[in-house]
Amino acid sequence: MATPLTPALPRHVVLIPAALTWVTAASTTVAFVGVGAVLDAARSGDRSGAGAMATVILGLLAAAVSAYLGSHLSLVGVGAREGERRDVLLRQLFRLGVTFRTQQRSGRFVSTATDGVERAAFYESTFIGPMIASLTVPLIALAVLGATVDWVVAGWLALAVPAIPVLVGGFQRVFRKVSDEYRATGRRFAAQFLDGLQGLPTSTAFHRAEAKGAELAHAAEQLRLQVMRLLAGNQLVLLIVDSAFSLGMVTAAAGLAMARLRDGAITPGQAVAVVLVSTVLLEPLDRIGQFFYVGMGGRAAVREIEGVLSTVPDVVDAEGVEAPAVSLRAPARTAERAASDDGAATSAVALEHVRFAYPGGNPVLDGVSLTVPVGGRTALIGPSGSGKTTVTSLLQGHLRPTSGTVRIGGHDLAAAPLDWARAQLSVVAQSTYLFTGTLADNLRLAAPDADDERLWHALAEANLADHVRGLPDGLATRVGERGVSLSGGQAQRVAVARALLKDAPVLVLDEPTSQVDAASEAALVDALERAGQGRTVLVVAHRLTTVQDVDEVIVLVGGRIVEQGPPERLRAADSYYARAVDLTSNAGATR
Ligand SMILES: Nc1ncnc2c1ncn2[C@@H]1O[C@H](COP(=O)(O)OP(=O)(O)OP(=O)(O)O)[C@@H](O)[C@H]1O
Repeated sequence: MATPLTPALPRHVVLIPAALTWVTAASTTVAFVGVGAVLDAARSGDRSGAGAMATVILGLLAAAVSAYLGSHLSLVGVGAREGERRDVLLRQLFRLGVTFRTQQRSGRFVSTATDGVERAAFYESTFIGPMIASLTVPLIALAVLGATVDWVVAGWLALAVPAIPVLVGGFQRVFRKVSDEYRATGRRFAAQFLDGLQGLPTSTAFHRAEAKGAELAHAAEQLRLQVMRLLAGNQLVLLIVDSAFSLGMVTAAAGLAMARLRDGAITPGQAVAVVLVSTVLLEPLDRIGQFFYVGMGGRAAVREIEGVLSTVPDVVDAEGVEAPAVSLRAPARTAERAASDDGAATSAVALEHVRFAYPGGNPVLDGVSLTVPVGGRTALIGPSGSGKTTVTSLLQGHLRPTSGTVRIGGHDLAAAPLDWARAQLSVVAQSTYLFTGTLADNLRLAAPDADDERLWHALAEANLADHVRGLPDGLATRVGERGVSLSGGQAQRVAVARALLKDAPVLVLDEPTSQVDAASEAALVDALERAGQGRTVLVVAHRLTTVQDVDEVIVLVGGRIVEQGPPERLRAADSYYARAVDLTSNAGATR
């Protein structure tokens, strides 16, 4: 898959506001020259004053309309650009996959996708066009002045024009660092805020809520100081531009006008027009001063968005891969598993000499080989940090092995579409995320077309139907952040129901009971047992309550397989498994 491109900024987003800024400047200049003509006509009692007055009115009208259109169209552009950017960012987030979430703090991404996108859109739609125009508007104003009043005055004033881009470029360089720092602080703060919110129960439990609050307040203060620095910089720009440059420009224009008036080259009305037009030369600079906050913050936000968009996903489909035609459906559990029917695989999932290390880390898996046959039940056990969850991530295609091969249905995962691989697996993990919405919405995540009857059936299989019947709105009960809370065990049974609805041939259970209390455990274990019927099951376990009726136990320690075999055999020996079983039975007895 090709690297995603930053969506190109459509030309009209820049050109229309720029063109309208030119029209505004030209119309205002014409109106100001008209004012001079009106004054001259009034002085001499000339009848041409009416025509000049009409020019003034039309010029001002055209300037007002184009200024209004410019700001209106810019704001319309902001909305469109924001939507487009968020869309692309979200698609990129899904492409980057679940491992991106652990590498990049979610809060930073949220900050980029909300505040960052808004700033970038404002920058692109309301800043770039007028900024380009502001560098060229003085030329238009001077051309009108030269053509209608005096080329000599226009020529002298033109000498000041090159100072404008030099000033703008200089300030951009000075403020780039501070605006980058400001955006980075903003993203860090968003991450910290989300962290504080998610960890509130933990910090409250340890009486650290106030200290955490103070940390957040400190971070907010840092952010405020940085905004103040940027704003102070902004004010400096305004001050320098307004006082030094503006005063200098108007004084120079007035001096030139007086000199040319004295020479008889221009009329008194034209002299007034020269001074008025000199303010048009300044107007774009004023605009840059006002927009510096938008411009600099926006550029930093654009760089930040481009950083996310140019991140290459760890795992992508290889070019031209096709879904293999293979069935992983398990024959009845009583039948021999070595199925060799048409297209039927004998190995459901397998790892061959797999080595894996997280980026910049030590090897987590060191030459792991295992096979779960179609219809088989295998338990993967081992101490914390031994690499069990990493095995399930490799099987789901969230990670690629550093070396060795991961197979599903005998097919190398590196040469199979990720969607196909993920369709073969249902995963019940340590905890279950419930989206804000109804319970039915949460279940239909696994089977969007399932009717209510199917949902109830899955809930019954997952030992949850009775509980759901007792909820205020049954399947339509709202759950997640803005709805009723389900206990950890109930949420896990929603995950089992989802797995049943997905109906994938391979069930991966990654310590599904580890966060569930003893009271809920029996109902969950029972539901898992039913979900495993007629499927290949790989169960990852710490506590052995979920490891029942397995064909094979694999013990992983420090990323290596240290024991492997039928549970009866391992139980009889002095093994890790035997000790783990004893520990579990003792724990059960003391409950
Ligand atoms: N995203 C990650 N980045 C870097 N290291 C990681 C990452 N995820 C896990 N690890 C490391 O890899 C090792 C194996 O982790 P893994 O989660 O696979 O172990 P586990 O056996 O499932 O542990 P547990 O039983 O506690 O869930 C650990 O040392 C862990 O710190």
